[in-house]
Amino acid sequence: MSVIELEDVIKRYQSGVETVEALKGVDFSADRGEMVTVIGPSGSGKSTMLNMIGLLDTPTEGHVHLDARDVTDFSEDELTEERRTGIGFVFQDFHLLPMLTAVENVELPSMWNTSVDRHDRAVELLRRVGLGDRLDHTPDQLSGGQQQRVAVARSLINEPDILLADEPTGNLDQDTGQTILEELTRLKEDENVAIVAVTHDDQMLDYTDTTVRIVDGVIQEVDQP
Ligand SMILES: Nc1ncnc2c1ncn2[C@@H]1O[C@H](COP(=O)(O)OP(=O)(O)OP(=O)(O)O)[C@@H](O)[C@H]1O
Repeated sequence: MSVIELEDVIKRYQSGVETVEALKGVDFSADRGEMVTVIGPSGSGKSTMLNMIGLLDTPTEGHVHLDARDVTDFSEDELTEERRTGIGFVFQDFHLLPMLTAVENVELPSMWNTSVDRHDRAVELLRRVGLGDRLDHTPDQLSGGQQQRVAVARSLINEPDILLADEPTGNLDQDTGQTILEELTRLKEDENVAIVAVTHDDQMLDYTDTTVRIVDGVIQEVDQP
């Protein structure tokens, strides 16, 4: 069953007197254990789509379903709660806090959650991405690839249903990017999480289960090799 679903989503932005229709009736879904990669030219609506899936913005028309619940009309507080518990984020430029160690960065999104033993899980996640010997390093003591692995571990600390990755290999060389993609592929199965990624990196398509091509706000092709 799909963990996230966009149903006929239209998104319009008003900029001055002009209206931009960034999404023109998009249907999309992703399952647990599936990696879906969204590709398309600049300005085609990829970020807008990712914002809908990440509950960071709401559609002008259409519906968003999370775990079979229609969350379209949720309040801002309810959406924040869904984001915190259900969605992990990985960004191109890592977004780690420079004064915190690797393990503290991973623990950070779970500070509010008293039901998990967050320190143990943070250590375990860092071990699983190969950083068991870098727990107390700060970001400036880590390579770019290691920092992205910390960010991947952090995205999984709250056991999300969905991991959203915005250009996760964008700031990494090809070999390091490949290592990150291998980690994501492994974790997607171990954690039974849906990964939705936006990328310009063709290498990513070798790891993806489903490729969605969007052009001018319309999904043109869904490829499931
Ligand atoms: N806040 C906004 N206000 C007005 N127009 C916007 C806004 N955000 C995006 N747009 C417009 O919506 C369209 C889709 O933008 P979006 O950022 O989703 O594209 P993208 O595919 O992610 O592009 P890129 O690959 O360059 O990041 C573009 O025409 C963009 O100019």
